[in-house]
Amino acid sequence: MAPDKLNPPDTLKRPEDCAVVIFGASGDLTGRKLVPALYRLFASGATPEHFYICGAARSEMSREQFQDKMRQAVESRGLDMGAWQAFADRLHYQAVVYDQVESYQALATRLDELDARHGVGGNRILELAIPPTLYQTMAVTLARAGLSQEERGWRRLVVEKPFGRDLESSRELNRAIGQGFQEHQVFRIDHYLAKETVQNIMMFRFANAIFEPLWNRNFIDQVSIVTGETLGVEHRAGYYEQAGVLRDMFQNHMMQLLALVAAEPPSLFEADRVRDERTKLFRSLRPFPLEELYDYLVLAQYEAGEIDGKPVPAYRAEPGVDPSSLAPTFAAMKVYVDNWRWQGVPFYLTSGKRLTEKLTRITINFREVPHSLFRRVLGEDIQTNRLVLDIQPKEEITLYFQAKQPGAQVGLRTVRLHFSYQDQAGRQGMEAYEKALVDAMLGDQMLFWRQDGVELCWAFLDPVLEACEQCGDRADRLHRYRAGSWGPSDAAKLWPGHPYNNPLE
Ligand SMILES: NC(=O)C1=CN([C@@H]2O[C@H](COP(=O)(O)OP(=O)(O)OC[C@H]3O[C@@H](n4cnc5c(N)ncnc54)[C@H](OP(=O)(O)O)[C@@H]3O)[C@@H](O)[C@H]2O)C=CC1
Ligand SMILES: O=C1O[C@H](COP(=O)(O)O)[C@@H](O)[C@H](O)[C@H]1O
Repeated sequence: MAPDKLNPPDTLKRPEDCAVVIFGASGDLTGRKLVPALYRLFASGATPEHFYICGAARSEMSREQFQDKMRQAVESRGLDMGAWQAFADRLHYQAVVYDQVESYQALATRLDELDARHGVGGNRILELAIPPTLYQTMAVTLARAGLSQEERGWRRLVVEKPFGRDLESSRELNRAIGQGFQEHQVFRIDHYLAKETVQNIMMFRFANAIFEPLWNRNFIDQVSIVTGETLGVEHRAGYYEQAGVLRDMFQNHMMQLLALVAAEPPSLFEADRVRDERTKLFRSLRPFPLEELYDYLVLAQYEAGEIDGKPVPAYRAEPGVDPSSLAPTFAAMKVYVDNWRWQGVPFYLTSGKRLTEKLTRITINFREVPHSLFRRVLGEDIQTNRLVLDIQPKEEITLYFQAKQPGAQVGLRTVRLHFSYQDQAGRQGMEAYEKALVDAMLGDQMLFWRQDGVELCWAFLDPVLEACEQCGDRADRLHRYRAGSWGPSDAAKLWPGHPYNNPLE
């Protein structure tokens, strides 16, 4: 399919002048994601006209050391360094003690000076790139130091996941944030929502008249959402051991993907209307049938294997992991949405580390034809229609349908209609963190979590987590899979017909 026309032209509103203050600026997220994203935005002219970044962390570092560390981080991403010097002129650093009000007051004074130097009028993004255990302390201390007050410009708090580790702790975190910040100031990042092809799910569903009439239980048999990674736990064992795949991927990204596929159309493409619909969807999730938990849930952990022809260790042998760990690195879950549109349609959500391939794919499996007039002639079942939304790394949409096999003999074959983002002329995609940061600067909360959604998803998952983590036969319930495979074979046996042991089939 070739694009007919770009409609309308690709324009981006430029955000108001502001400072971006990154707490935890000595850490991994800052170097790997945040600063490279800000650099790309800057190089493409998408940052505000007047803007600067102030890194803050406990580590003592000079401004030059910070600039140098960030230059290496950006360079290692293979980005064109042509705009580096101008960007580096906007990079500053201040050491802080996270739980000391005086330290934040000193930071506030420094920010006032930097505002004056860079011609920024007081608007600030405050990004928490620190370990989640520090979020509460940090939010409260920021408020006590007056850094949340919007007297001179807006103040926006950007919070990374995880938003708590269960319903109660997410509420506690929200109460701490609420001491200084109101909901319109809080931007809870879900970087999956900011992926271009994830945003496209709404465009695809609601900007075309031909798909939405089919988008319901009358035509759809089942939906599969798969997020596979080849990466293992990397350097994050401390966090992952506590989280496991359900907290790491399901409570956030998988739930948002489900919501985008299944939510009702909002009346307007506006942050709160869209978030209202996602929230309504979370409210319609059927509570997990705990008495038959393992008919609906498969948990597994990777064993040693091979990725891209190279041997990789078992999860339990990764640095920092307990050798008898029961943390799941793979989960497959059957979920139902109890509403008029989706009654009886299973949604299979699957995510795992160390799988064969990195991919995020949504497959809409349509129902069989009501009556096959070809069955007698062909003596075979007719393949059902499938719509595949490839989110990453391929960014594609493919519709599979049946057509006549060429030749004299009567026969059918599956053919496809295919669209690829790569083929779009003039395509200028934004990476997820670029989009999230620019939206935070623009004050657009559409692609961020609202607290009601966070709580509903925890309310859905908490009983599941509790049942899995408390049960006596927890060790027996944890399946194994070879690193580099598509997951445990037991999962495939449980739901025959569902291709999550090889989502490419
Ligand atoms: N890294 C990633 O890919 C992703 C991270 N996130 C989230 O982003 C946040 C930051 O992640 P990441 O950068 O990996 O975190 P890091 O572990 O790299 O920590 C960031 C900084 O926080 C400070 N810090 C670390 N431990 C402590 C401690 N115990 N007490 C006080 N300060 C500490 C350190 O700075 P200093 O010692 O100088 O103060 C460190 O440089 C986390 O909430 C994470 O869940 C979300 C998605 C992806
Ligand atoms: O949030 C997370 O996402 C990454 C996967 O993100 P992707 O953009 O590379 O698909 C995952 O590796 C990590 O464990 C999780 O915390």
